[in-house]
Amino acid sequence: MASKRSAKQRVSSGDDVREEPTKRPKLGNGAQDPLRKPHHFAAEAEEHGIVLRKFYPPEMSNARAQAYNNNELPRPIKQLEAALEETASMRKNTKVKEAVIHWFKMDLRTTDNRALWEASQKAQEAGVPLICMYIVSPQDFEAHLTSPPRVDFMIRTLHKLKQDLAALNIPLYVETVAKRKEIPERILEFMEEWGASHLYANIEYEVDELRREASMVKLCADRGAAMVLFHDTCVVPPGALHSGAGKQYAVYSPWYRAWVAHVHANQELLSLFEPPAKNSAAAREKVAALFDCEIPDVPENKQLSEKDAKRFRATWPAGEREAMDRLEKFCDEKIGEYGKKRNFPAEAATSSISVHLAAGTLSARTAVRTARDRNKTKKLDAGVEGIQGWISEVAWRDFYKHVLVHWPYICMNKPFKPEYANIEWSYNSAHFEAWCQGRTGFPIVDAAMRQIQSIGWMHNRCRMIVASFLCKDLLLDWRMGEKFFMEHLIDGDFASNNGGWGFSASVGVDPQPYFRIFNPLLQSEKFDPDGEYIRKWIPELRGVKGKAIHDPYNRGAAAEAKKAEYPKPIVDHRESRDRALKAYKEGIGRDKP
Ligand SMILES: Cc1cc2nc3c(=O)[nH]c(=O)nc-3n(C[C@H](O)[C@H](O)[C@H](O)COP(=O)(O)OP(=O)(O)OC[C@H]3O[C@@H](n4cnc5c(N)ncnc54)[C@H](O)[C@@H]3O)c2cc1C
Repeated sequence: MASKRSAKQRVSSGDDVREEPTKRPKLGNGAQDPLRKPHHFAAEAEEHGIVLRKFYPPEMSNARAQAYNNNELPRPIKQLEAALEETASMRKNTKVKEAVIHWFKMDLRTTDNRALWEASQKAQEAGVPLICMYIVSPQDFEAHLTSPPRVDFMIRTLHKLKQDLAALNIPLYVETVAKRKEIPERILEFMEEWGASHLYANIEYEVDELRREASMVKLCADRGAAMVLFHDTCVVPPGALHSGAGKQYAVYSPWYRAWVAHVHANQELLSLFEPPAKNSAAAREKVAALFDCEIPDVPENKQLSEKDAKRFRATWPAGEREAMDRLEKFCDEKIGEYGKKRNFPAEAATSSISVHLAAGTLSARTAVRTARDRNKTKKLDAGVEGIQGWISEVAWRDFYKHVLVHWPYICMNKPFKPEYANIEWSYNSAHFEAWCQGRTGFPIVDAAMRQIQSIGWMHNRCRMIVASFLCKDLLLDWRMGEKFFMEHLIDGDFASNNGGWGFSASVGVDPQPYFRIFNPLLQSEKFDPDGEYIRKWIPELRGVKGKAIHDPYNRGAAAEAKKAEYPKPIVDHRESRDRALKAYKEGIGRDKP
């Protein structure tokens, strides 16, 4: 095995991200291919930083989005499936050489990790070492808006993972690759250096990743190697569920019934995978140099200040053991009351395992299986109500990933319902800034925005309230809010975030109808009746007594609020509601391709 390379962590090509050519693709006029003509409002999306032109083309037309729906353009999952099919017999006949590799992505755990377990089996059968690797890609973090606390969480997790794997004689090699487009070639270089003919990984469902993997499957095959991929991130793999008419569900309730029935009929979907088997001492010797690899620091473009890092580390300890502890504790102490309390942000009645599901320190399968095993029945939709309810929430995560795979243009800045791209949004920067800073004068909105700024997480009810406020009360482009969330959430997950924004902005799959507009004051009174959550996150309002906390300027606490320099409401809800209804109605009716 050619493993003599220095195992010290290196940065490929020594290139700096800033050297990436900054030339942008031109806004084409679509003269040759009408489907390439950008959307009418593409310039706005570019100007307000919604479409990152450093990495992506201008916002596509609604007609192009429709072309995916009409099967005129191939979905990325189909491209991957075609690549796998094309190379199937070659991959099957590839002989194991000197090692098997598992490529960690958003599956940073040893337990119940399908591809890792399969890679381990392959290595054991052939009597060769299993090598694990992870690529740090600052450009992917930038293109995917990965938040600094999330990157920090992943790097902290890698340290733990390295130790856990080392105890099994398995090395974890981590390298920073400056240019994202060089990742496939760099991985092929590893394979050659380590004498590995097999590369195992779990599938990620975002468009960039599916397309990259489709080309990597072929690239590996061209070099006589096999890339072996598994569905792992969802309990039920995307594409497995169809309505009676054979179509992908676009409504949650029937989809959920089908999801439950599918799991009941395929109980193995809840069988958990063991951690990988130990490499033999001899195998460890063969790859000894790789154990010296150092885990890189958080890349420059995603670093936290020392103060922030300390806070995030205290709030969100990393690693799979922590994930399991959190899950077990929730199931022991809170799951029974989940249905009654989950909507009240002051209660801390939810599991807060989203950070672990996003990083893959916990699998959705383990989450559902653990909750199910606390129930009196093996049925997911029977028994203790709290357990049923919680499992159905975890299922929402699967639902949104299924949606992403079938409607890939939602990953390209288009709404699920293309005609909603014709709404004329406001781009009022003072309003957006007030929303981001938690200074809108609506206490429940401001408390929630301060929560996300402080701990990188926000209660689900509050996510809905602030999202509705942004796109309906302020009529700001929902994609600015979606982006802000990704840039700040420690549990940022494209599919769930896009799904949540699509729901609240009424532009997504199974959404809140556009004419149902949350009244922030009523939401505040209903879900934070004592103002406990507001007082926790808005210290300057702590002295405001009673119901005035929900609206201090209009409920007799104006002097106090003013003295505390808490802002007055930046909009009148009734007026902005009317404005939103008009803008939505006009936008949907507008005929723009
Ligand atoms: C505007 C908006 C943006 C959102 N962005 C994200 C995001 O980036 N990442 C993310 O994981 N979730 C997101 N959600 C969904 C939800 O708010 C969080 O998953 C949940 O608050 C996480 O807290 P928890 O782990 O305590 O949830 P629990 O209530 O304990 O639920 C358990 C798990 O079920 C899943 N889940 C629960 N509710 C939802 C939901 N509505 N949609 C999808 N999955 C759900 C999550 O994986 C969650 O961890 C968003 C929701 C909205 C309305």
